[in-house]
Amino acid sequence: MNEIKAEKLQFSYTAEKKILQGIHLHLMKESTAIIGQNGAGKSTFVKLLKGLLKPTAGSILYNGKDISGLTAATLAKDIGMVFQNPNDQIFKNKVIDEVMFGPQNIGQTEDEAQANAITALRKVGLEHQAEQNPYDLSLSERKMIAVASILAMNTNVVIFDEPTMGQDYVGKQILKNIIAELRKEGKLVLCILHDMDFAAQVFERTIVFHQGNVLLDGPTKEVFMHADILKKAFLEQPSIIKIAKNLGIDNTYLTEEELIEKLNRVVRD
Ligand SMILES: Nc1ncnc2c1ncn2[C@@H]1O[C@H](COP(=O)(O)OP(=O)(O)OP(=O)(O)O)[C@@H](O)[C@H]1O
Repeated sequence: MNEIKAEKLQFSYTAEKKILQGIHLHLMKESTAIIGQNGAGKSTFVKLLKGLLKPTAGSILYNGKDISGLTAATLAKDIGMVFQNPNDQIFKNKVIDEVMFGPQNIGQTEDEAQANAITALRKVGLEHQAEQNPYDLSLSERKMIAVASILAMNTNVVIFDEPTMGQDYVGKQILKNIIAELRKEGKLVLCILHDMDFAAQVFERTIVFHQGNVLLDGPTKEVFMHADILKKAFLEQPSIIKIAKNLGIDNTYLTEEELIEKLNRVVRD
């Protein structure tokens, strides 16, 4: 079992404004994207799951156990989170030390941590930078160091906050492969995204946050069909859907391959 349940989850930073209004979500094996405009409450939600914030009301269950009162340190073995800004996460002055820190912190021996760190750095394409200072690398590379640090911990839940921001095509392919592999290993993968194309191409389930509530939740294909509801949340449909619409195709296709196959069928018939 590897599941998280949020029940009537509420959160406020200040007495004046409720940020999460009472979220009900059951997160399971499907790789899941969370989308929503700036300020919708996405990062706040995942920080609650990770134990970085405490709910104002409601609860969070991990595999049936109430974890709402637990700290991030207590949850570190189970729940890994890649921060939106790698500079909030990275503090060592050598890449390999940074990636080994998390694993050692949760009890891996130095040898285990080193082996896991090297494997993780290979996955993100940075194995040759292991001896560098993270701050001599680019921001997109530092984002990948932050990803590697969490992969090396081998947690059952992996949360990414905006991993595609600042990544080029190669970086996005690397992330796509990592997410597919985590999914195959049975990890619970949750990812906050502003990149609708990436969400459409990669995730099985998509959840739309709007003003601290869940506005839409379901299979990605179904969620992205609701152009009007997405508009209400100030979100666009993925470009592949917009292109298909402009071609007069009503069905929802999420990837170039799906659309090209459809167009080939139209040409053939
Ligand atoms: N530490 C804080 N203190 C007070 N208010 C905060 C704090 N962090 C976030 N907020 C407010 O909470 C609301 C939700 O923020 P949150 O970062 O969860 O949204 P988000 O959907 O992740 O947005 P983004 O896509 O911009 O990251 C926003 O109005 C934000 O200004």
